[in-house]
Amino acid sequence: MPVIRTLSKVAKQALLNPGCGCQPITVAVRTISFSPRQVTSDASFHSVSFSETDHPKVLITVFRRECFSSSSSCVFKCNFLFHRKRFGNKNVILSDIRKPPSHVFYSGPFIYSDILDYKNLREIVVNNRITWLVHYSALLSAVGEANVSLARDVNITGLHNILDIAAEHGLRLFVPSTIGAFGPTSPRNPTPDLCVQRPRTIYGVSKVHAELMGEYYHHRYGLDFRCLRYPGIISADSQPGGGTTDYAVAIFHDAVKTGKFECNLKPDTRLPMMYIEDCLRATVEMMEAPADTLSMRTYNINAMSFTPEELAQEVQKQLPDLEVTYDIDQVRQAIADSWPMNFDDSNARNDWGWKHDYDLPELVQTMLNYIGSDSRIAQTN
Ligand SMILES: NC(=O)C1=CN([C@@H]2O[C@H](COP(=O)(O)OP(=O)(O)OC[C@H]3O[C@@H](n4cnc5c(N)ncnc54)[C@H](O)[C@@H]3O)[C@@H](O)[C@H]2O)C=CC1
Ligand SMILES: CC(=O)[C@H](N)C(=O)O
Repeated sequence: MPVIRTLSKVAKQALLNPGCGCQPITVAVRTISFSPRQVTSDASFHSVSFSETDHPKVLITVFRRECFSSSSSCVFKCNFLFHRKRFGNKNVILSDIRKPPSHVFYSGPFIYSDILDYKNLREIVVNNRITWLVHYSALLSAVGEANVSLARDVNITGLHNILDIAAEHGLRLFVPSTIGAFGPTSPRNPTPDLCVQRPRTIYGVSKVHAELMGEYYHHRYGLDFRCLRYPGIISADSQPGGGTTDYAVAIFHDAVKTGKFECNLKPDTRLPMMYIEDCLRATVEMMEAPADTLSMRTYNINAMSFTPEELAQEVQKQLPDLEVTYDIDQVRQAIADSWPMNFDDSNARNDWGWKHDYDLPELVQTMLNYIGSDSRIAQTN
């Protein structure tokens, strides 16, 4: 039977503190029986030399379509640039099934990868000596309901590939979950980390599945699985990703471009939200947190909660002429009505020091600054 060897606690601490000045050492490993999937070759591993792992080598299956926009402000906010700044350009490899614009190529490596292709994923991990895998690829809530079979493939079968590869190669694995992993029978105001989770979307079901499978692999095989449940994420460059929280991004673009916004959720629909920079920082902080500070492997994180009406009022403080109308999308509304209104993230704050920077006024100001400057640049070009 193939054997996977996990690092001792001391070794993990050294990995977690790449800048700690540790001398290159060869680390003792303990062995755990491992057979989540039949592999065609011996998946045993040699002991790890930390001279090779001063920086994690990160594979990111791309987050937010904005990374693929040609927007000039993208460089300040993109996920991959955030990670590349932190870990070094060549240490962060991006992958997606879609062709990226040139600035993605210029800033560091990009690789085509379909997460449904297990062998190809494995080859990328082996050839590039990947140590951390950040797995974002997924179909979101509204688009998932429109194509359940594809959502099941990408979000569940794809996740199985990722889990097996991470376990076989001793990777630290991050998978985002979401407020959508809760459902109408969960407490909604606030929603704690541990409570009933019976979502009514394929997206939510797939995310509960990811949380449980990741935690199972952690306990069964020693996989270093880490997961944050994100609220709706707001960023200036995002294209609609097929989510229920998309309105909170679209309002800024429409407000700047046309002065009008038609909202597809009711004015009093309250949902937890977060600015992208807080989201990316939370992710890196959780990935870097010493393992013994993590009392759980899946945490809620939050920054703010607001309704469309409250968001519109805040935008109108900057753009008083903005006209907002409502034309409700029944599918999205039903989803939103089953999701948390407020998210209790006290465990993340207590365990590894999570703290958000952006509240609603700062979010609005920042979004309007970015989108306004982008549209001024577009007009002069
Ligand atoms: N955007 C948000 O508000 C939130 C996002 N999340 C999570 O963050 C992650 C990323 O979300 P977004 O970037 O907003 O979604 P997105 O829809 O903008 O991007 C998803 C990416 O997955 C890629 N993809 C689809 N099928 C693939 C396949 N077979 N192989 C490889 N790549 C494939 C797409 O090309 C796309 O670039 C998801 O796991 C989502 O659940 C969680 C909560 C909130
Ligand atoms: C909150 C999410 O997970 C996403 N933005 C969606 O609305 O589907």
